Amino acid sequence: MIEIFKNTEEQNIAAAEQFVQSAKEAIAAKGIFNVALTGGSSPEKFYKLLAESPYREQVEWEKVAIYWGDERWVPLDDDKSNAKMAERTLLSHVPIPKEQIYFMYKDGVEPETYALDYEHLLKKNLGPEGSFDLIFLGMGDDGHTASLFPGEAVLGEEIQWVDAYFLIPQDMYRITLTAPLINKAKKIVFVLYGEKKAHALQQVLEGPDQHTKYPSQLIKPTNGEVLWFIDEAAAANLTNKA
Ligand SMILES: O=C1O[C@H](COP(=O)(O)O)[C@@H](O)[C@H](O)[C@H]1O
Repeated sequence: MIEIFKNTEEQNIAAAEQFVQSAKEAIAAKGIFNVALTGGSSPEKFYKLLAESPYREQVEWEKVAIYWGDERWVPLDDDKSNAKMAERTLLSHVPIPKEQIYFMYKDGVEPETYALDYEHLLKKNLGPEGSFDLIFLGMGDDGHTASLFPGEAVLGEEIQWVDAYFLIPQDMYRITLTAPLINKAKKIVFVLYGEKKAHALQQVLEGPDQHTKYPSQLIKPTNGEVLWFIDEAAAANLTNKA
């Protein structure tokens, strides 16, 4: 489902409300809420909002487990770290137990090794089904999502849940949940805004299958639901805005 908001304020409220609703449902059903966060710039304001009233008080934070959809392989105090952004905007402001924050980075470990470790962790915590309650995703101007970048071999992954590889154009390692794992989630919410996303978004949602060029096309939940929370600028090129 695509929801087009008049402005990013309304979009951020919808994202915060979705977090609260999914948390309540998951905690009522099984006592824990497994959520994967996105990085990049798009979710910053939504994370800040979630850390404020009235949203903050509506979440039982001691029953929340935080993961990431992807990470730039840089130390956790590096400004490029997705985790650092989430810490600054959200995690340092809510009473979430530190041991329930599963960073997608570890000092002194090779990224490929840590991808295997993270996959084992997910199998232990989520069970063999690997179904997150909620995954937030962003989308880059080029149509990438998580660290599923155009033309990369990770796009063809069918078995592994987590992969790490060197992203030559950015001169850095990336670690990412793979599309088969993301697609097992109960709910996936894309949050993106701005005119720079308009071209890729139109191709992703209305173009022919070109998932090696626009990797966000790979996100098609098996049994779950995908929501697109976008603003009018990002939606500008869409033909079907219903
Ligand atoms: O590098 C990344 O970029 C995407 C998109 O970020 P944005 O700044 O355009 O919102 C993000 O979803 C991903 O988590 C991040 O690693």
